[in-house]
Amino acid sequence: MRTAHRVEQVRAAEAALMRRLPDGELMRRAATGLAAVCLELLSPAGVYGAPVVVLAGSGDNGGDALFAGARLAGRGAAVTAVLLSPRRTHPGGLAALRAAGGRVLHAGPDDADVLERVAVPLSRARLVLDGIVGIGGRGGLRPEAARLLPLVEASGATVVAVDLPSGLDADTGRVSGPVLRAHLTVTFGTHKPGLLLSPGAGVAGTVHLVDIGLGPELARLAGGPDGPGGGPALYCLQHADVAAVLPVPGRDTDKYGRGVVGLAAGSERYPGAAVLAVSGAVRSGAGAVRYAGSVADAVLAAHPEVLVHRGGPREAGRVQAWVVGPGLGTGSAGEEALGEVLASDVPVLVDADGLGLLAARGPEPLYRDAPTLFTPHAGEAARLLGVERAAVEAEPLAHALRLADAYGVTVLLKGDRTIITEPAAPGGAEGLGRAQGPGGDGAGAEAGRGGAGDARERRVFVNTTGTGWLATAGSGDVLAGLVGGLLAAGLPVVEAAAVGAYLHGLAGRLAASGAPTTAPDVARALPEAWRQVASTATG
Ligand SMILES: NC(=O)C1=CN([C@@H]2O[C@H](COP(=O)(O)OP(=O)(O)OC[C@H]3O[C@@H](n4cnc5c(N)ncnc54)[C@H](O)[C@@H]3O)[C@@H](O)[C@H]2O)[C@@H](O)CC1
Ligand SMILES: [K+]
Repeated sequence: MRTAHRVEQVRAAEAALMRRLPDGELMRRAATGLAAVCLELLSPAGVYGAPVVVLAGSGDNGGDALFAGARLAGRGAAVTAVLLSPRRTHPGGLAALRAAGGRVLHAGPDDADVLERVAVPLSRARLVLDGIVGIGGRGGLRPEAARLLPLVEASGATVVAVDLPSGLDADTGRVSGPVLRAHLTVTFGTHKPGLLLSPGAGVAGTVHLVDIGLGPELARLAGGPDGPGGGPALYCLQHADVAAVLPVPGRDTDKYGRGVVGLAAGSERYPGAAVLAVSGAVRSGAGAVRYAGSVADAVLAAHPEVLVHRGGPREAGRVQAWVVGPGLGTGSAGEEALGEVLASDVPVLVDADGLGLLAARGPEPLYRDAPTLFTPHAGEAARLLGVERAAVEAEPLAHALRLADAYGVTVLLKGDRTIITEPAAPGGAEGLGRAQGPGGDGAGAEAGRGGAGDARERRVFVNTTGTGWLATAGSGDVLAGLVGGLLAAGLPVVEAAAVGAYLHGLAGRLAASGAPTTAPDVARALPEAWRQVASTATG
């Protein structure tokens, strides 16, 4: 399990750790890890004489970059530091760089001819270290830094962001002004949410975590009465986490024991959505799939194994979970099917037209005894909340949380980085993120056990297995069927959603393999994704 923490949590953990360590030790650890990654990047073409530019701002982020630059200079690289606030540069870092033979250029707001002076070193650079601003940043880059962006981009150099790309909001991933896009981000202590969420993930490149010993402090603070408390702000599943909860049939389990998922989907106008949702459900680990609706013949033609009912969901027979919405239409038949499904006493996944029908009613809690899961894309989430789609895309996490609270449901917000969140007061006490198995990074083990008092904090997952090729018609229908089946197989709702998103993303990668793909191909790749994940299970 990968975890991410908010800035206030990082600061509190760092402060606690620093009290026990010699002065400068944390920065030394950060800079050592950063320099090691840079040396690896430079090595193939040779470190000696390699032109490197360090962009250093006024804070400790600049300090990290300068100390790392000093190490590179010590190995023979030709390092030039560009100081954006020359009078407030980290003194220790600057002294180390100078002592190692690094060159220094002033590029503060009052310095003249800055662009001419930095143009030459930047145009020659093979590597640019972005130490302009880290977790202390507010808003997009300021003008004295922003004016350098075109030169960095034109240089063709590999850009390594120190802790996070400068100008990116660490907690939300929001990009609200100029930002320096990185090929690789070397982050310290724990992931920052903004590196894993959209749109931040899109400017962070590959993210490399350097351990500076923060994990135990983050865990201690999570359970303690002082400080910001709370567990990780985000959980990010890895193969082993998914393998640990995939439903596996026992020797005596029959098809009903493995769960039956019901689908209320499709209409004369959109029969394909029902077929695609079924194609996800039949590969979900549930023992059987029931279909209730008006396009039973199309479903049977594609999937003869499905139990069909040519009427409403209420009379369809017993299921352990319902999926309602894909291709359902928003007319009275759709309205009726949605009402019947929501009146049931089993977990319900609402997607597509089901969400459209609910959006038309406006935000109100659903008050069901069994869990409800919404699976909107940004446009559907915007309609459900009565906001612009662009607002959801700029800050998907905040909107997923609002949606979960407004309707009292679990939310899977689809996107390049799909987000899954529980409503504010979830019921389940155990499960993913609650207790970590082997292979976790340690920070979540204690942290998942809730904050101060008895209030169980919500878990938020971000999925990183997706690919842009999944943005294809019908891909969401496959996901709805898959997650519905995992619900029927007995996974708690937030786990069914997180595991479904993970497998679906992986299947998308396998199906696409660098070329356009189709929703049926994604569904067909699900068993291979499942096998790849399951093969990492221990024991
Ligand atoms: N606190 C710690 O114990 C550790 C911190 N480390 C590093 O220290 C960083 C945090 O350092 P600081 O708290 O000094 O903060 P930063 O270095 O991130 O930034 C603070 C400075 O940036 C300026 N600034 C803020 N917003 C800006 C913007 N939009 N454009 C340009 N400049 C802006 C501010 O004037 C301020 O002086 C981390 O990101 C990490 O790189 C690491 O060395 C590990 C240990
Ligand atoms: K930075």
